[in-house]
Amino acid sequence: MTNAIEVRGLCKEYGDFRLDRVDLTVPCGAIVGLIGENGAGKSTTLRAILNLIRPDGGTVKVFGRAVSEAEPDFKEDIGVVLDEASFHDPLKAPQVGRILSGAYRNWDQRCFDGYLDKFGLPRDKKIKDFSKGMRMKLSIATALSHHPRLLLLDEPTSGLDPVVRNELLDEFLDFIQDEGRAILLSSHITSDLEKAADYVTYLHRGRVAVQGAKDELLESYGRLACARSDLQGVDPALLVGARTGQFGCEALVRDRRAFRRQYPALTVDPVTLEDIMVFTVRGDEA
Ligand SMILES: Nc1ncnc2c1ncn2[C@@H]1O[C@H](COP(=O)(O)OP(=O)(O)OP(=O)(O)O)[C@@H](O)[C@H]1O
Repeated sequence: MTNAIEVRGLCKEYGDFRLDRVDLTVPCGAIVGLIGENGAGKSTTLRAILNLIRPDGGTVKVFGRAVSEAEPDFKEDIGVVLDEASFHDPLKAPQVGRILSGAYRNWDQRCFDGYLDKFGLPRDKKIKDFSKGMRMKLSIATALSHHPRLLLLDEPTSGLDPVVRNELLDEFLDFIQDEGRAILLSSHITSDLEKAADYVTYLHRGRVAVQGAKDELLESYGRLACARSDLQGVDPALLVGARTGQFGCEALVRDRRAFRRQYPALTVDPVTLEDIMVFTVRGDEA
């Protein structure tokens, strides 16, 4: 299988922040979700992939080519939505299309018009009067309308209502029906990734804390809730982020099946990606 993105040992230091030996693979035909708390290094990773920053160490390849050596036009292949991306406020959507038609060799005006219709975006309204969801839809319409093979999306669903979010997630799922395409998207909304992502990388304080196929992660991790006396009998090496409260204890279990074999009397429930994030942060703070 070809990889759309291969990041190996990526390092970048900004004062007291360090992106530390990040490995990340985005296979063709897949959606990879990048999750992590504020300041974990998600945008820094995306910027390194776009060759917008110079890493202190490591390599980044897009479709097999090192981005540091790629021609500037390698971005023709990439549809980008960055969180700070904004359009010039006095413009209207058709004017944005005309400007971008000069910027991309593969710009497809019919495709762009199709997305304006599909997303219900007005042609006669200035962008300054667009809602947040409308701006994001316009951003995604422009990213898709030069026929990229790879979408790099920084927080594409943040601040949007569930209906719009689902509409966009469906669009992303449609996009990767073509096996030659791939999506890397960062998000705080773990439920969106549960719906759309095939693989998940969880960055915590600049490092990869958890990584894998989403279904395998959700299958393997578990959530233990038990009495304080029960927790005392459990091997701490099997647990992440154990916390004792007034009414009992809870912890993340890395290998649900192995845990059940060892402690059949204890109940381990399925987890969400959010559980994995929250307990991992707790475990790190303990
Ligand atoms: N150009 C820069 N100069 C100095 N520090 C920077 C720069 N870019 C990022 N940082 C720092 O690097 C760290 C990681 O930032 P980054 O934007 O990658 O995090 P993030 O995971 O995308 O966070 P968020 O979810 O809040 O967008 C932060 O501490 C940030 O202040």
